[in-house]
Amino acid sequence: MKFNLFRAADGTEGGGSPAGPPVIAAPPVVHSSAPMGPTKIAARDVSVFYSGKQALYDVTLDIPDKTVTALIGPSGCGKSTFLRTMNRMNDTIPGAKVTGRIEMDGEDINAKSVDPVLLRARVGMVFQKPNPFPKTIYENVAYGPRIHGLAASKSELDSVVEASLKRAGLWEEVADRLHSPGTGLSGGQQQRLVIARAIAVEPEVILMDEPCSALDPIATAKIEELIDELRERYCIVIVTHSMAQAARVSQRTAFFHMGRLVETGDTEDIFTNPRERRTLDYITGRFG
Ligand SMILES: Nc1ncnc2c1ncn2[C@@H]1O[C@H](COP(=O)(O)OP(=O)(O)OP(=O)(O)O)[C@@H](O)[C@H]1O
Repeated sequence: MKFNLFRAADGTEGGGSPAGPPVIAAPPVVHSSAPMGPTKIAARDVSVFYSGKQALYDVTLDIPDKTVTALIGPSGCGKSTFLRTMNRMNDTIPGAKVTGRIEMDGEDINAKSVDPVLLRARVGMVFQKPNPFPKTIYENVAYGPRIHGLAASKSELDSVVEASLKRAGLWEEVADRLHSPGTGLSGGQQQRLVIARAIAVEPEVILMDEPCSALDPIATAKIEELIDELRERYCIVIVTHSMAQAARVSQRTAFFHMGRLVETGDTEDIFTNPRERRTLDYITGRFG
């Protein structure tokens, strides 16, 4: 099965299949040429149950460092459920049970010795809807480093706030209003503020659950560019409904269907030469 779902550089549509599946994705706007890192997170036979009902079945997946991994698949297939296993957010859902093993740098994240609060600083999360605290822009970013003791003085904290906002591509837009409410920013700016807040506690992994679904195309493009820059420093996992977005921002893609991981591989391979019929049907819009 050889298909070209990417658009050609001149804007014309790429190959397509003999049967003519729609060309669905723009070329990856990946500017960063940084190589993928070693495995950061290793999931082995991970299953999740909600009040005894199984939502995720035996997922085994390696997630490399310094890489954007996209989780795609139709609604309800378990993408968010799997994402939440990586920072133990399912622990916060009454009746949820996770089995199997998830290691980060070889360490079992579900071990009793692991403090979930510290884990969630190492594995930050960005949600669909921007959720800044009802505090100033400065306080949104300073809060985490302060409670985790990452700055010894006010000037150190100022530096962390500035560096985090710069890395999130927001500094220029907010430098003169750091003490205004974070909730007064536009949706796209709020999402970058939330990313700055995650970055401020020096995470190793950033999980993103449909981070652009509430944003307009311009704000989405900015977040996608930011994701591409961030991947040089972090392991990023993004849930997206947009296959074009997965093709643009990720280097690895995992396709889920009905709670199972169907196929994973380099994004270009998944979108041009999927091994599984179900993947092909999904990426060509036959279901989902
Ligand atoms: N908190 C919860 N309590 C009970 N069932 C849940 C909960 N969260 C998810 N589920 C169920 O688990 C299954 C997988 O849901 P999940 O949200 O992980 O899928 P998804 O692929 O992320 O979907 P979507 O793309 O619509 O966000 C679904 O059947 C869903 O109804």
